[in-house]
Amino acid sequence: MVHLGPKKPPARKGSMADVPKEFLEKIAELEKEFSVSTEQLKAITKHFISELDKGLSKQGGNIPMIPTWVVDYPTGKESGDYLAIDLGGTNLRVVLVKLGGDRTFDTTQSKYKLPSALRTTKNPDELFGFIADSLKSFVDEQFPEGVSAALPLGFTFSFPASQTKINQGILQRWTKGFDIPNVEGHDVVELLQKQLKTRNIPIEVVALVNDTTGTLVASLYTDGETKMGVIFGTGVNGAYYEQVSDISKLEGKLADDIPSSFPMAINCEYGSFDNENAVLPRTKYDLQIDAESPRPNQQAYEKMSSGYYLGEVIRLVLVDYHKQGLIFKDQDVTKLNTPYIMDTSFPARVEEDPFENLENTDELLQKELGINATVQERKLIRRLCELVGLRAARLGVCAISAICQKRGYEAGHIAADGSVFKLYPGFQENAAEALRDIYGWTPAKKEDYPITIIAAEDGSGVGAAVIAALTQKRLAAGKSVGVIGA
Ligand SMILES: Nc1ncnc2c1ncn2[C@@H]1O[C@H](COP(=O)(O)OP(=O)(O)OP(=O)(O)O)[C@@H](O)[C@H]1O
Repeated sequence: MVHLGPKKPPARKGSMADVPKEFLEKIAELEKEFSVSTEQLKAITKHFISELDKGLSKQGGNIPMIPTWVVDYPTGKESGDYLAIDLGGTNLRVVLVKLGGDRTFDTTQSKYKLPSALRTTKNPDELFGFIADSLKSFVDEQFPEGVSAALPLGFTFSFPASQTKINQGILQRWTKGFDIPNVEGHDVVELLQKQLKTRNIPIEVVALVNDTTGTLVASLYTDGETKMGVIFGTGVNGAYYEQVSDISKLEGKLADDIPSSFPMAINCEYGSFDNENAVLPRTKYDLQIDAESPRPNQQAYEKMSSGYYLGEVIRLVLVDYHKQGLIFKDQDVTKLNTPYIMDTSFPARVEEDPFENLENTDELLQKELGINATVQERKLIRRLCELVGLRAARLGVCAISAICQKRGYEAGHIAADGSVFKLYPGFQENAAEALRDIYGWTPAKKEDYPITIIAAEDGSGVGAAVIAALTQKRLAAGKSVGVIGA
């Protein structure tokens, strides 16, 4: 690595002057396959709107559109100490949130890397036991004197779970490469509470929250212009407030204290958009990812736009080109042939490479894959990464435009979280530009568009805490937090 001083040099697009014709032809093919035109974005948005509506209807559709039982907008006056945990695709975060009651908050946070074997363990108690153990060490550290009453906890669970009330979540299906038996169809709150009880940990799970809903509510707590919470992380997802009268699948299931004029946050779980293969422009590599995944024909949209899969799309192209005898001649490709060896930080680092000869990429390929690539090969890889990253951003905003159009939002803030949004070079610019293409806005700085996608402040811990506070308030007033009789 060459250090150029304290300021990071800007990434360079680089010249293709020395790239051989056969590579240029491949690049042209890739550009054709991976580009998504404005017309396609509009068509995808249109189909998206009808799929969102279907998800809210009684007959249902591919997109789950899960009612969250969050039926209040936060006022910013919520206060008190709350624990929050966030089980994402990669890490477990444990947070102590002190809500100030004046739109402020303070958090103390620990992060525990989820051992990757836990994603596919055969015993669900191992996953929930790991969470309980992590909570225990956090609580012991934060409350060395012990606690006088059970600590209320908001559990952020970033997988599709159906809820007939807020402190329950029946896992519909694992996503993001998780596959643990005997959890689908079960209440994950109960599974966690059981492990807490076994260990005598004084915690009560008050609310189960999806990370997207948490992002939405946390951002609304600090910024009243927020219209949606979205995640571009291991997976993709979004949440927004729908009017109860438009959630037809809840008709007849609500107590009088949740009237039809109320808002209710909906956790869309739109990663499953277009499972029926109607509009997304899939390449043969996308089809291969799907076919070889533990869950074929599911999470179609997510497989083209989320962090879990972007590196894998790139790997499949490289494997294909190597098999065609085009790249990495006489190189040991054992590592390259390992599925999911490259996460999305790989293309991110390639795109960040500031050097004309892609020196950092060379180092990366040697270190991660044991491959010595020529400069021309590196340029091909660089272009491939740009195309896959750009496609993810462009497809990723179709969900945002669909929800904003459906709700009639002409302006506002979309609070975004996740490493892909925050760390992938150019992602934010590409996403803003795609939204501009769909709406036909005049080009401007991304901050100046009527609908802006902004980084969520911190999200999930605070959102889960605010939701736990809203829930406790409703319960204290004797109001319902689920379907009638739940
Ligand atoms: N530098 C980077 N640039 C872009 N993407 C990255 C980078 N580092 C990691 N990633 C990708 O981000 C994903 C992890 O996202 P995040 O850190 O938001 O985790 P998460 O909370 O587990 O995700 P989710 O909220 O979807 O469950 C991984 O799939 C990884 O490939």
